[in-house]
Amino acid sequence: MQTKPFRIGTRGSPLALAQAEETRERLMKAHGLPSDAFEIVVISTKGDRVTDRPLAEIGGKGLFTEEIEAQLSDGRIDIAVHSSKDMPTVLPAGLYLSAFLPREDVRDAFIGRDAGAITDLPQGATVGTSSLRRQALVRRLRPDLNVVSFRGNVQTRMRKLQEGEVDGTLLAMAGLKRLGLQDKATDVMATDAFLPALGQGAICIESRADDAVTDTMLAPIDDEATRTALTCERAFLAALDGSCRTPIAGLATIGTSGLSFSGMILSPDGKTTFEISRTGRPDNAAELGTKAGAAIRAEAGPDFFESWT
Ligand SMILES: NCc1[nH]cc(CCC(=O)O)c1CC(=O)O
Repeated sequence: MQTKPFRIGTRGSPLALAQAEETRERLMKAHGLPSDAFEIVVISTKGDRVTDRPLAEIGGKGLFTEEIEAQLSDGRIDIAVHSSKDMPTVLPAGLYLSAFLPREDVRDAFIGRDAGAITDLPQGATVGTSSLRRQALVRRLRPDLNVVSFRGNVQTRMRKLQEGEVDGTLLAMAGLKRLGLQDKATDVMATDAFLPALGQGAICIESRADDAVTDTMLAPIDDEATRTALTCERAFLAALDGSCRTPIAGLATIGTSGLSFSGMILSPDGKTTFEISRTGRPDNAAELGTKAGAAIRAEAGPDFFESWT
């Protein structure tokens, strides 16, 4: 009989809390445990506190994870629940990604006020998004649009949209679905025209590498297909150094023909793009991602990465 509750660390945003709840529910079901066998511990991060500047400007990856990882390393929490998309490729010593939950919708959603889709926006309309990838992809599709920085939680963005600050914005379908807000999407972007962020839609769980008890706890909720896809995507990102100023997109899927990966890097104005597609065996996921990253890096050449950093 477990006396101390199993502590699940998370950020306090509505999306992060929904992800922590989903993790708790999967663990309850897998182990036949009651809700109070788990405690959700809310931890504030720098990314949560600094809301007035674009993320890439504050310092990119790690913004949403550092404080949580400190508590995990200290043993104040047993696991940390994250959006894979926000996870750096290099983790602090002693921590690792121990489980991946079944992936949600990987696509981006467009939320328009008058026009329902990007293609229907009038000439020069304003699209708000702070993601460098979404900015570049929008400009690639519609060079005439005015793309502006736009942060805040879903509710704040909806208000700004209604008030006319922007004509449209983009959010991950996965986040909208987890918040029960999928009806807000006026268009869902196909992945070939609008390649998602690496890790988009996948919840990952981080824990201590020497914590065998937690490994046993997590084993039944780990999803093999998501783990394989994320292994490939994270290897691709790592091969590109995870430069947070370069718009990067990519998606790995598993089907009857094995593992398929598509990756893309873009100039911020969307005018220059390099794309790569590879297929391989799922048990070679890491190698596939690494090689795709090296190949696209070689094709783009070093000047490509230096030109706007
Ligand atoms: N960077 C914030 C972030 N991290 C994960 C998601 C969405 C959920 C997911 O992709 O798993 C979001 C919001 C968004 O991009 O709309």
